[in-house]
Amino acid sequence: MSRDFRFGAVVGSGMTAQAADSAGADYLLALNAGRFRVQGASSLTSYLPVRSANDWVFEFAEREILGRCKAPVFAGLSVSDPGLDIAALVDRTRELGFSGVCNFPPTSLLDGRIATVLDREGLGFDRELELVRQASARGLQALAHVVSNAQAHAMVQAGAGTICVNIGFTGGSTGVSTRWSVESAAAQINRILAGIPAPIEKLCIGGPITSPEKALAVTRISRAQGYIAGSTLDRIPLEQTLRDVAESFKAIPRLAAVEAAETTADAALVGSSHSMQEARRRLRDLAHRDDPVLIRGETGTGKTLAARVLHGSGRRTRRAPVVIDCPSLTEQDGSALLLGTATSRGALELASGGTAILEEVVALSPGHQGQLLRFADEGLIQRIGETSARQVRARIIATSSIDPRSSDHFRRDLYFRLAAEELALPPLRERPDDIPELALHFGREALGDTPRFTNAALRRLLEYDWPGNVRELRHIVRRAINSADGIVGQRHLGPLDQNILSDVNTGLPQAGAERPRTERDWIADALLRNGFHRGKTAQELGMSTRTLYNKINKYRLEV
Ligand SMILES: Nc1ncnc2c1ncn2[C@@H]1O[C@H](COP(=O)(O)OP(=O)(O)OP(=O)(O)O)[C@@H](O)[C@H]1O
Repeated sequence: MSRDFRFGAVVGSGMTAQAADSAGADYLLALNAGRFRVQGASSLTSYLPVRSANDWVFEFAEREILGRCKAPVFAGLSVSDPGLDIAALVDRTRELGFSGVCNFPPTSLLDGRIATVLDREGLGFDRELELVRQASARGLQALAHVVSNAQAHAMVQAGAGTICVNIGFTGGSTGVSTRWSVESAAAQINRILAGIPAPIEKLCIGGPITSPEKALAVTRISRAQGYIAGSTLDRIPLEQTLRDVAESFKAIPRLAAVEAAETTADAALVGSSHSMQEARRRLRDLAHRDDPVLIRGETGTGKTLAARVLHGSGRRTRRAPVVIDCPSLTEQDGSALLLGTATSRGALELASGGTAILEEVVALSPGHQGQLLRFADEGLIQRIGETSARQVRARIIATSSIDPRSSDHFRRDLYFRLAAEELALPPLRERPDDIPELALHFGREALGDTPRFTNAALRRLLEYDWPGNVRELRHIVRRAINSADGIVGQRHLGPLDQNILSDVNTGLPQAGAERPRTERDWIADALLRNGFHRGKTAQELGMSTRTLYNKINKYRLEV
């Protein structure tokens, strides 16, 4: 059934026509209602005598549509004007290059009494029949809007090759509400199309059919073989997009809370060791795929940087990736942050069309794991407070400093979903070749110029085993550059002793210990003690990760 589905698009501008045409629409209907809609007015306006309907259709179709689209274009013609020469109108339609005509706006959709009076005066449906008769006599195709079985048969007799059951106007914020359910619309379509012979194409338009799923449902249970999209093609999706974009602007504070990605090339990953060359090669391979990727490695090995590189060299680069710090998602507001609420988008939805980077994914609570699994499996998210789910397409890149399989509370099914591809970044102590190169890189970053290290300083860096990995190296080098006068010696490196990281892990500076002089020192020391792990540091300092991020930015600690 769906293979034979016929799709027509009501178009009121060159932009809509070309979009529908390039999507493969079987026919385009140039209607004044479509033109009104792209100007923000509802389809109903097409009935108002605000301008000459036919001249207007000819004018915009000639300027923007005819000769530019592959699909046949039908002119929506109004024939209620008693002085109108229908034969001349049809001739003009053919000369302009339309493939066919349709009776639009059909008088039958007017309020019952008005339609009755127009019919009695001979200005209603009879003239629409005449339009179809004249068009088929002159070799033009005719698509007839009908609202009853009698009208459908009369139109077929007049020469219409396509019958389109019009179920009325479509709802939405500027439309009219409809009394039909999809099932009752299908029953009505069946009544109207009863006895219409096979060669005639049978379509439907309007009413409650507002999505491809509903169109498919209606065609499955009715005689209609296809659907013509009007408001469902332009007004309703446009309203939704505008709402989404506006909500995205409203979500800027949330976006600001996650770091913006600036990295677009794998050159950002410094290091010539075999393992770094291999990591860059894997990232290039993975960049143009959509599968989820799990990046593993100890804290500070560059997992988030690698995730950004992956995003930056892939095909979803137009949007900055949305980085979600999983350890900071609390049970209370984590779901709202991930999925959004009735009035605002969550992080996963904000990543739509781009990438969601889930840092330290193993920290997700079981509830949040379930939500992520649904997203990873079906691309569905259900905002908190809403009853239906939304489809969102975003690539998932997760990072983890431990093997998720070693965690009792991390779901195996989620692990297998996220680890469709896995990339392991080795700790810095296993790739000492990278240390001098990274030290120069971070020195250059801090100084704006190539720094110099004494041999003794370099040897010291090479001998240390870097529990905080590249992040720790970066911090030490930046600190050394700040205190050195041009040449970085051993003494500028400070105490590179792993004990500093493990021994002093009991909280705020201990009795007798020298108190850090400023808040900046206090935070820098805590970061150092915690191997630069932001979650643990925030916990030790008794502040939220958000506050810690802000302070890191404020003091340019730039971990
Ligand atoms: N190969 C590299 N080249 C240049 N900079 C690097 C490299 N690896 C890491 N960095 C830098 O080190 C810091 C830490 O990296 P990143 O945040 O990506 O580590 P991580 O593994 O995600 O850490 P965590 O698990 O603690 O979140 C960042 O400033 C990052 O830019």
